[in-house]
Amino acid sequence: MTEASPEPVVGVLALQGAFAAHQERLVALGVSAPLVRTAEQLAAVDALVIPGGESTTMSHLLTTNHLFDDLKGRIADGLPVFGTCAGMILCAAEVLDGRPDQRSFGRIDITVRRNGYGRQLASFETDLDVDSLADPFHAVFIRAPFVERVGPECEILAEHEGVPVLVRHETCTVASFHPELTPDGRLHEMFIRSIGSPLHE
Ligand SMILES: NC(=O)CC[C@H](N)C(=O)O
Repeated sequence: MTEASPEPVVGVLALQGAFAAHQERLVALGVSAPLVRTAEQLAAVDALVIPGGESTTMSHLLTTNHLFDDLKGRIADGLPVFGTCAGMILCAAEVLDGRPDQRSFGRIDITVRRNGYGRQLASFETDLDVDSLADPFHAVFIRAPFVERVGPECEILAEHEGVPVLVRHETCTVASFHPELTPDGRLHEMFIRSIGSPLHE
C-alpha cells in the first residue's frame, strides 16, 4: 500500500476453486482484485484471499506451480490473508483427516477437521451472528472444515451451534463457510478493514 493508492491490492489465489466469486465481491467494494497464479502476480498484491475448493488439490497445485514456498514466506512476513473453507484449511496450524501429502501454511493457531460436519451435513445454510455486524450473515457451508480447537490468541467472530466458524488472528481471517457465494460483501469489507485500509472513507 502506497500513499498514492490507499486501497490495497487484494489478490485472489486462482489455482482452483471458487475464486471468481471472491473477485466479484472485492471488485464490488471498489478494490483492485487480481487473480494470482504465479510468483510474479503474488509479488504484486498487498493481501490475498485463499478461496474454497479442495484443499488437497490446492496444496498440490501450489507445489507444482512453485508457489507454495513463496506464499508461505509472504504469509510469514505478514501478508494479510482471508482463507475460506479450503482456504481456512490451508491457513490452519493443524489439519485432521488431511491427506498425508497435504500441506498448509500454519498461519493461524487452529485445528480443523476436513469435512468434519459429516455426510448428512455435507452442505447446509444458516444465518450467523457475526461480531460487529448489525444483522446476521447468511452462510453457505459445503463440505466444511470443523474447527476443533482455537488458540488463545485468536478472536472468534462467529459460531454455529457452539463451534467457531469465523476466526481471526491479527490480519489473518478464516471462515469455514463460503462468504463469496452470497451477494453480501460485509465479510470481505471486514477483512479489508482489518488490514488497515480505510475503504470508502
Ligand atoms: N467447500 C470447500 O472448500 C470444501 C473444502 C474441502 N472439503 C477440503 O477439504 O478442501
